[in-house]
Amino acid sequence: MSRHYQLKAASPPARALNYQGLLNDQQIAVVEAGDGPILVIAGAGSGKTRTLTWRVARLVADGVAPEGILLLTFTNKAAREMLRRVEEVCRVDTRRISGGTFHHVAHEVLREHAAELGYQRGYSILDREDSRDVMTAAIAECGLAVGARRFPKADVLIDLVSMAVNTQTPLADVLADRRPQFVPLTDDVLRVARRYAERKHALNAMDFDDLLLNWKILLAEREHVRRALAGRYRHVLVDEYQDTNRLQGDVVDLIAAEHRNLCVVGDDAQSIYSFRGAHFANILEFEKRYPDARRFDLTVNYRSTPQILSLANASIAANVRQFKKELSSVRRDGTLPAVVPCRDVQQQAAFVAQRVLELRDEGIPLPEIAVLYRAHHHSMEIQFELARRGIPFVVRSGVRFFEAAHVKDVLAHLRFARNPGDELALKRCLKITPGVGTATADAVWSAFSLRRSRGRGTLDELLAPDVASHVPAKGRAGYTRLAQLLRALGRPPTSDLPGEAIEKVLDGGYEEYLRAEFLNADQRVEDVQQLAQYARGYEDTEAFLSEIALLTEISAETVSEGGEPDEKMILSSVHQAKGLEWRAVFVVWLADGRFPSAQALKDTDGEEEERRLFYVASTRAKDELYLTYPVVAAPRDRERVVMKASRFLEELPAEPELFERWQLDDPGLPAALGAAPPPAAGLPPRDPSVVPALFGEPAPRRGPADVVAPVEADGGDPGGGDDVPF
Ligand SMILES: Nc1ncnc2c1ncn2[C@@H]1O[C@H](COP(=O)(O)OP(=O)(O)OP(=O)(O)O)[C@@H](O)[C@H]1O
Repeated sequence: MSRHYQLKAASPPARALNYQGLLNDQQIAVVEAGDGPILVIAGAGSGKTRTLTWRVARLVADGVAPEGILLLTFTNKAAREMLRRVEEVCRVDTRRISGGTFHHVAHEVLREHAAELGYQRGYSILDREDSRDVMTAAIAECGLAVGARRFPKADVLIDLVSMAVNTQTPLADVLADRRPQFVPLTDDVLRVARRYAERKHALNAMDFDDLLLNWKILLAEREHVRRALAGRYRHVLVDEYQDTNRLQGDVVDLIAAEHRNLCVVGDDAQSIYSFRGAHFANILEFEKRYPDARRFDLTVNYRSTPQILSLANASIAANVRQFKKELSSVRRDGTLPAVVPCRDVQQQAAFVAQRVLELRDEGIPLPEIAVLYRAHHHSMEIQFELARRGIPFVVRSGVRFFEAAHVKDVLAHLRFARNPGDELALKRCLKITPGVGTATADAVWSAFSLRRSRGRGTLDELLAPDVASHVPAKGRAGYTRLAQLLRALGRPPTSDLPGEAIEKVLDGGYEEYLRAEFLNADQRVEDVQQLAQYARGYEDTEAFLSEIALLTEISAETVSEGGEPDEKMILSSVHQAKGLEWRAVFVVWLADGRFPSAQALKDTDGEEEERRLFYVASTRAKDELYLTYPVVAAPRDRERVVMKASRFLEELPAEPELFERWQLDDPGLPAALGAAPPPAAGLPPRDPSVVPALFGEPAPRRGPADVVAPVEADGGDPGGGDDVPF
């Protein structure tokens, strides 16, 4: 006996779509545009995700085979979300559509074709940690493992190699541009890079950059593969096109070359990643590469009030290299953005904190309020102030300022110089000394504390032969330098000038260490300089260290009367805020030289990219926008420097009125709420029993929810750090 069993079709026929009422006319034009190259310039908050999703759905509904569609996005999450919605409206199995990040799709392609490039089946993919191991081994094999002489660390080399691959630039040029201090080591660096590539190949493994590079090589050099792949994808759609780098741009051009049905969506005004390789020309010169391209603009903004948009429109109008467009709002009128000059950074912090509390009382929940800044260290005083007032916050731009490794490293030097019994502080200092490992640090500490127990507890003892002899030859020079530095920090007048002490740490080898170790060394150095500046407000090192220890304690408490325990406002760099929105936004430190940053202005096109950054910051606000800057700063030697307002504020036209200037009336801030406290002169001597509590105990750990995606300011995933390419 036999039975017939009917299998359902994997993809029932797509049904007619109805998007009237869900899309505006501009969006519909994109969705319905026919074949050929298309450039969609999508303004901030104009619904580009929605538009792209419906275009994919429309293609499927019109009978394009799902296998013939390639959707490239900046995170896999974004692709999944879009395809889920396509599936909802089309009832088609969207697993048949190729969608995801460039890396994800490259892997799919290479699984089939890697043999063409000499890989065996089942090649491995190296994650960052694996890559670090391979690079470390390559450095060692070339005889360049870190010793007395600083050679760039594996992480730094990986980033440099990655930059070279993604921007298709010779590594020697990248080195000269990004790490000029290593130019004398160029030959060695190139040798290590070649060894790294050989090792990966020997392991039958690829790192993320190899995936992209090999995808391009297949397309560019293997004609039969190119024909097969380019022939397969009848439609290629790319989201966030303004952030693509040169390599990604090349891959897109090659893969779309056969059918030329390429739809790229992006916002040139939000291109802010040139520092990590984004190639602005990809979007700006699209019409040159595709002269038959049709351009569509999405200019209806669903996010911000007309007042916020007017300011953003007026600002970005000053850029020359752009697609000119004027966004319009569908929202009702709101209040004018506020421009708030503050006396100094402390008053700026006090203003932000006070206004945040008022906004919360007016009904805006804390998670709907964000403070945005150009550089992570611009948040330092604000973190202090929020913690003092018990306003819970989460830092998206990295770890809380005083919990950052480099800030803790520097403070460890000051701690140990004051308290030579602080084992943790000394070991932290030793750990960053070249040629000194954990075992040496343990031995040095044991010998040093033995001498202390015999009554010889001064910092000079670090150089005593029975202490120093535990350091192997390769670490000797670094160790001696550290011991001398600590000794200098422990002596007057430096011992009671925390600002100067911090500068001494930086000059005494720490800056060198940061530059060898981290690609974002510039930011870390700036953080430490900012810390030195802040510390100058205290004439007593003990008061400074105690304040910081106390702050960590305060920020660990859940305060916020009346709020939900997990209600936290947001602190973020502008880069990390991309794609996000809040009801109220404060953009702080809008002083010329800070935002725009003086460093960025050195580059051609630097000013325009900084203006785009200001545009991204302003367009994150839905209802209220506050633009603040300190009038006076004290960068070095306690000299007070008058800051100019950012050129992005100064250049705004006076008519029509784009903002309201707020003048702060300050009855004089109590020390606990405002400026760094005055020197502790006249106070009774501190109780020494407090010292072990501050120095010896590890700082209270913050809950995992406190830090969202701790991403380095010059790295990370533009679409959200939690997404992975696979
Ligand atoms: N036609 C529409 N009608 C109503 N709301 C819309 C429409 N199009 C988009 N929106 C809404 O506008 C908001 C902004 O859309 P979306 O987040 O896609 O903007 P975006 O272009 O990605 O912004 P940005 O580039 O600034 O991050 C979303 O809440 C979206 O639902």
